[in-house]
This record gives sequence, C-alpha cells and structure tokens, in this order.
Amino acid sequence: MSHGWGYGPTNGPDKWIESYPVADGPRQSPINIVPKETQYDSSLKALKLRYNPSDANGLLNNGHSFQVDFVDDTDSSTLTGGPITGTYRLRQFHFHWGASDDRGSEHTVNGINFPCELHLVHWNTKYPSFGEAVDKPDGLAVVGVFLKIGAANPRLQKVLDALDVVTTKGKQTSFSNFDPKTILPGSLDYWTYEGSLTTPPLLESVTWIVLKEPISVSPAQMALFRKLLFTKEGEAECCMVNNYRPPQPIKGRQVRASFK
Ligand SMILES: NS(=O)(=O)c1ccc(C(=O)NCCc2c[nH]cn2)cc1
Ligand SMILES: [Cu+2]
Ligand SMILES: [Zn+2]
Repeated sequence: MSHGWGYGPTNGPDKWIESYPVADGPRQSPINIVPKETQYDSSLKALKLRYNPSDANGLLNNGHSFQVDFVDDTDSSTLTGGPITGTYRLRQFHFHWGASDDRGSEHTVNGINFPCELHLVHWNTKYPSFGEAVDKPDGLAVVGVFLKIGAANPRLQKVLDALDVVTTKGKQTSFSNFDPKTILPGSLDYWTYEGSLTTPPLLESVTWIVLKEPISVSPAQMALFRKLLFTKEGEAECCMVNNYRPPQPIKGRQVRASFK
C-alpha cells in the first residue's frame, strides 16, 4: 500500500488536510469521550459478535500499522446488534500505539490516553464489497478496544509472536485459526457515535463502537509493538510508534452509551 501520508512531522495528522480536505469535516474521528456528557440509550441493543477463527487470513505490516485480515466473502464472521441495523462482516483488525505508555490510543476518555487501541473493522453487507461500503455513511462499523498497562495478556501473544517476521513495511505472514473474540474484555458495554476512518482517506463512513472496559497488555508486550518499523527493508529505519490521530472536534455530535 503506497501512500504519502504518515505520522511524522512532515506527513502527519496536521498535514493530512492538504490532501484530504474532509479532515476538518463534521464527523471526524477519533474523539475525546466524556462519559458524563454521553446519553444512555435504552434502545441500544447488545453487541453480537460471531467470528469464525478459520476466517483469519494473514498478517501484514502496511506501513502505518499491522493488520490481521479476514476472509470476508461469506457471513461467517459478523457483527450484528449494537447500534447498527443489518449485518456487517469482519474485514480486518489492527492497532494504534505510542512510543511510551502515556499515549498511543486514538479515542481518549476524559482526556486520558491509553497506550494502545485495537480496531475491529466491519463493513455493511447491504453493499457488495468493502470497497463499495468504505465511502458510504453507513458503510463501516469499527469496534474500538482500549489496552491498558497491566498483566501480560496471553490472548494477545499469538498475534504479537507473529510480528518478528513482519518488521518492515510490506512484509506479510500467514496467520490463521484465530478468534478475535478471545481478545475482547468481559463486558461489551459500549459508547457509540457517528465518525470516520482515523487515517486517510478519513472517509466519514464509520459507526464507532468503543468498549468501555479495556483489556490488559504488559510493558514487555508493548515493547513488541514498538519493534515494528514504518519503513521498508533496506531503508533508513523509522520505528512504528505514535501511529495515532489525536481527538477531533465533536461538532455537536451525540455520544450514546449502551449502559447506565
Ligand atoms: N483506524 S480505522 O478508522 O479503524 C481505519 C479502518 C480502515 C481503514 C481502511 O480500510 N483504509 C483503506 C480505505 C480504502 C479506500 N479504498 C479502499 N480502501 C482505515 C482506517
Ligand atoms: Cu498505506
Ligand atoms: Zn484504526
């Protein structure tokens, strides 16, 4: 995936508007979530995540994060319920993280940054493909999960153990038989709002579903994320860290809570 944008001083989030004018649009992500300003909505349904581990299909360093891709040509790994109507298929999951434990997440809660944030990306099957869904206002649903420093998380280890062979941009490795449900927290309570992709092209097509309960990650596990590189093999090395966009203006949007 070739792209000029990145997270450095010359191509980072403050520069994206030069090529992606939607960067200052009405429904940009991420945002700062202020729980006291959210509105409990009793009509919100429970999230229903049904994933088939055999749909996991490879792990790729795409030069701005690493992602685990899923086979999405059937309804075998889906998100239903929650704030969405219809069926959304899991396409991939990826992470955003910091150079140190005091930052790295994209969404914040009461201005607090977490060291890392997981995104599970789903697309609306009312459209024929991900590529068709990605620019529609109801095209995508992304489940965001905060990671906080604590005990080592054994559920993450299989993903982290695969990183040593995808250090540089463009590297990919086989990765199968993995159920992302195993890395979700015990509670599926969530906040939801209408937003966008947090990386270019910043399309305003995402129903965000941010889980209230974080999962744990240890400092040693965070060190494994930080061994990745933004750069290709043979290029001057640039550590893949701080690959997060800071919170964007709420612009009058309502954040709803699925819980009291
Ligand atoms: N961080 S995130 O908001 O979860 C997120 C999720 C998905 C993408 C994505 O799929 N970008 C490629 C877009 C595209 C256009 N045409 C074909 N693919 C970017 C950010
Ligand atoms: Cu790219
Ligand atoms: Zn993301």
